[in-house]
This record gives sequence, C-alpha cells and structure tokens, in this order.
Amino acid sequence: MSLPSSVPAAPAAAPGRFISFEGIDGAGKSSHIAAAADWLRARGHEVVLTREPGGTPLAEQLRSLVLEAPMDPLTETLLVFAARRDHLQTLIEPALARGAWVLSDRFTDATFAYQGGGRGFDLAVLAQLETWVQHGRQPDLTVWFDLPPATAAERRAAVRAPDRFEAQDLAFFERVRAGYAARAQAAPQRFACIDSSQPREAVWQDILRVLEQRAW
Ligand SMILES: Nc1ncnc2c1ncn2[C@@H]1O[C@H](COP(=O)(O)OP(=O)(O)OP(=O)(O)O)[C@@H](O)[C@H]1O
Ligand SMILES: Cc1cn([C@H]2C[C@H](O)[C@@H](COP(=O)(O)O)O2)c(=O)[nH]c1=O
Repeated sequence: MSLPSSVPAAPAAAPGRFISFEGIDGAGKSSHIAAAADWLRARGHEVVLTREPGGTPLAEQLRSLVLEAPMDPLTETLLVFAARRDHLQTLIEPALARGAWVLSDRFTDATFAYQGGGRGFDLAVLAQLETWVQHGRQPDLTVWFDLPPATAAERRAAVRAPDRFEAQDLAFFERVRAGYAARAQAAPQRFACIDSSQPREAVWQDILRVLEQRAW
C-alpha cells in the first residue's frame, strides 16, 4: 500500500534526543524515569518527560479509554496510534526540534509488544500504521526493563488495583515480553536491556551506565 500524498517526508535529524522506556507492567520504568530526567537536566539539557498512551490533553483522554473501556484489538490499536499521532505532532516533534531531550514512558515498541505480542494483532498492519503515523521517527535509545511476568505481577499486586491490561494473565505477559524481545533483536543498536529483577539501586546503576555510554 502506498502512502497518501499529503504525508510529509521523514523529518530531518532533530538536534534533541528521544529516549523511550519500555517493559511489561510493573517492570520498574516509572521508578527510574524521573531520576533519569533529573540526571540529564543536571547535565544542562532541557528534558521533556512524557508517556504513552498520553502526553497531550487529547492523548490522555484516549489513554483513559484504552485502559478502561472494553474494545476489540483493532479499536485498541487505532486508538493507541491516534494518541501517538497527536503526541508526536503536538509535543514530541516540537520538543526535539528545539533541542530538548524527550523521555517517554513507552512508545511504539509497546504497541508491537502488547497489541502484536499480547493480543496477537497482525504485525504487518502495525508496521504500516507505524510508517503512516511516525514518518520514520524512532527513539534514539530504548531502555527495556526486562523482568519475568510473575515477578512483575507480585510487584504490581503489592501497590495497585489492575487496569484492563494489568488484569491479563501471565501467558499474556509472556507474549508481551516475547514481543519486546523480538523488537530488541530487530534493532539491537537502539535497545539497551536492563535486568529489572535486580535490586532497585543495581537497576539504577545499569541505567546510568547506559546513559553515560550512549547519551551522546
Ligand atoms: N528493582 C525493584 N525491586 C523491587 N521492587 C521494585 C523495583 N523497581 C520497582 N519496584 C516496585 O515495583 C512496583 C512497580 O514499579 P513501577 O511502577 O516503577 O513499574 P512500571 O514499569 O512503571 O509499571 P507500569 O508500566 O505498569 O506503570 C512499584 O511498587 C515499585 O516500587
Ligand atoms: C503505549 C502503549 C501502551 N499500552 C498499554 C501498556 C500498559 O498496560 C498501558 C499503559 O499503562 P502504564 O501504567 O503507563 O504503563 O497501556 C499498549 O497496550 N499499547 C501501547 O502502544
């Protein structure tokens, strides 16, 4: 299928940097992303901390629907990409263009892992939507917090009631984890895998090592 003629070409390389944080629910992303933002700010960067689905007023409304309302996998997929489109247009691309560093709690790898791996949605359709919505935009670095689903479930159960995704069984999260592994294998230069089963401080030290080595 060819792209509609109104779709602009891929954006020129932006002066800012785009880092995504990924992993199954409860893997520990939120516990570290704000500290990573502070670490980069202390090095003089403007940092925009955001999340998916969400990050803009419209995308946050779509997030509420995706996390709470029953829907079929195609509807779910279209909503996460609609939210992503608004997020990119309204927040991510302008921030990168002015030289800011964008740290996003999840991006498109989550769609391949959750809708593709978890729900079994057609990966070729996801790849087509990725092209339409992102015009080539990908994170410069993806920090993947990898953790066995049973450990993640124990951590989640200790702190919160489950949403529509968190209520899924361990087999679902095994497929999501395999979805992340496939994305990491396809783009090894972009992914940094963190062993999130370690104690919190060891996880943080690994993140620092990745940022020091790869944060340009
Ligand atoms: N290394 C760790 N060891 C033990 N517990 C941890 C560790 N990292 C985080 N936790 C705890 O696990 C729970 C889930 O962590 P967190 O909310 O950061 O995960 P998350 O990846 O952001 O999850 P979600 O994507 O579902 O929001 C929290 O209670 C957090 O305090
Ligand atoms: C971006 C994105 C997210 N999801 C799922 C994954 C999580 O279960 C929730 C977001 O909750 P979090 O506490 O902010 O991690 O949404 C998805 O299924 N597909 C996506 O593209």
